[in-house]
Amino acid sequence: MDLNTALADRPVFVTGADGFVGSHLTERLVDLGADVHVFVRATSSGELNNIRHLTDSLTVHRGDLRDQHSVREALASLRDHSGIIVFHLAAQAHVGESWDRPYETVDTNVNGTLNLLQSIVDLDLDVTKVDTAGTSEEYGNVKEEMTDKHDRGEDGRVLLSERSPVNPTSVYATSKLAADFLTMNYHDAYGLPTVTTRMFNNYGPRQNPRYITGTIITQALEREIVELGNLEPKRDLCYVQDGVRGHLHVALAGSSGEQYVYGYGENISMRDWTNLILDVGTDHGYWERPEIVQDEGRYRPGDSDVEELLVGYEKLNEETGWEPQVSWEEGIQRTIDWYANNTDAWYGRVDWR
Ligand SMILES: C[C@H]1O[C@H](OP(=O)(O)OP(=O)(O)OC[C@H]2O[C@@H](n3cnc4c(=O)[nH]c(N)nc43)[C@H](O)[C@@H]2O)[C@@H](O)[C@@H](O)C1=O
Repeated sequence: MDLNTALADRPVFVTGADGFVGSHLTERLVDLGADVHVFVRATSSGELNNIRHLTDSLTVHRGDLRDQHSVREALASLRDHSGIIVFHLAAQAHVGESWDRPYETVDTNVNGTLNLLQSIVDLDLDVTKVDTAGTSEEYGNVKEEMTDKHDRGEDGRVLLSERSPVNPTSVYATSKLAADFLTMNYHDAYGLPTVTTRMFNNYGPRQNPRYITGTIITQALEREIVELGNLEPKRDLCYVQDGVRGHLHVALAGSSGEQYVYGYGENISMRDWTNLILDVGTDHGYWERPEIVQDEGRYRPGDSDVEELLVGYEKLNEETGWEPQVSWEEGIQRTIDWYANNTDAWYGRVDWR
């Protein structure tokens, strides 16, 4: 797919552009010559963190997704544009924190998505695609009575795809599933050209260190121990730039009304992921191998932590040719390098949880 010609001068609207995945997507869209409009949260300082370096190339709208007026006002500025692509990435995205701030999580992720969809309809915007970012967390744990409803790989492991049953186990996952359904409802009712994407775990530069990869790396850079919670769960971890390419492929070549899931296509226990990161950092001289200390206070409540996620991304691959390009070793090295060279972004300020 020739992303260059497809996106040159194309009006795009990105929510959550100052977040982790959003900032990488915004950077790529600017590189590709798109006409990029971003919707970011209005902070008291007015400062942007992750897209500060791009502001000259962007139209920045400040507001709050939970406030329909601010969403509508930002979108209204695109009334005269045609062929708009909307990437909806803004969310309260931390699973653990969705238990600490459940109302804010539902308000942002559910009502926020509704505000966006309803505003697009009310303004009668000329959109060619609305991509709502969902999550692998929507699959949750495989229910006993659902085992025969799942696809399996040759080794018998459950492969999660667009066909798989969902079973969200956290406020975050349920809020994202609701957002998925709302997006599909607006496709079915009003013919909005929507797609829903379910990304498996992303990691990479600029990720908030409260997620496991940053938690490991920042502790290893700052002290002699790495304190972590439950290391049994398995995750399918995809380097953020591969994730961004997935969004672009779906937005440009995916079919409206459809869902697409994607990730790395292999999973790893959080214990092995921790050891891999610590090995890569030790081998490249970033630290002397720290000790792993387990802290039960960091566990998610009850049975809510998802045990195992592994993607089957054939649909996206067959329809658009997408596949991941960055290996774990390479992605981890780039990620450690970013944290090591950008200590001002996190040093002394991380609540490792
Ligand atoms: C696709 C999905 O991906 C992410 O959700 P997540 O998988 O919950 O990500 P995480 O990095 O917070 O946890 C991964 C695993 O690691 C375990 N774990 C152990 N010890 C620590 C620890 O100290 N910190 C954290 N954060 N996790 C820990 C934790 O219990 C869990 O089993 C989000 O980006 C989300 O937005 C999203 O959509």
